[in-house]
Amino acid sequence: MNDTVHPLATLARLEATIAQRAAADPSSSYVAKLNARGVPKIAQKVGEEAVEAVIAAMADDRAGLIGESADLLFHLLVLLNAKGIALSDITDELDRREGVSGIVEKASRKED
Ligand SMILES: N=c1c2ncn([C@@H]3O[C@H](COP(=O)(O)OP(=O)(O)OP(=O)(O)O)[C@@H](O)[C@H]3O)c2ncn1[C@@H]1O[C@H](COP(=O)(O)O)[C@@H](O)[C@H]1O
Repeated sequence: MNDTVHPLATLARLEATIAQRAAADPSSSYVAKLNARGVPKIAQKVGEEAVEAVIAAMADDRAGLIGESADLLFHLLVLLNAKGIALSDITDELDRREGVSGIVEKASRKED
């Protein structure tokens, strides 16, 4: 790992690049090409990359899992941008959940 760069800083930089490229020329920008094809296509790519990450994990393919996870996070950021959702909206939600055990949270839902 590159110790000088926080992983979230990389994602924040990528988020800004994606926002900037969204309206670029689709012939020279993959982000613009995806946006031109619309949310259903972007969402489909997120699903495909998620499945590919799962397959790599099941095959014990470490390098594959890292690569597919990068594809997944990239396409998820493109999808979030297309839907007007910021990375900070996701981290806010994770902050809200912090310290609440998933077991406890699930049990509280069953009481509803
Ligand atoms: N991080 C990425 C990134 N990760 C993956 N990809 C692209 O995602 C695509 C996924 O490949 P696939 O084979 O699954 O998809 P495909 O066959 O091209 O598409 P389909 O026909 O399946 O729809 C490839 O073209 C990859 O190059 C990315 N493309 C761009 N970025 C970042 O986005 C920035 C802006 O990119 P442009 O918009 O292209 O300038 C770049 O500078 C990078 O920082």
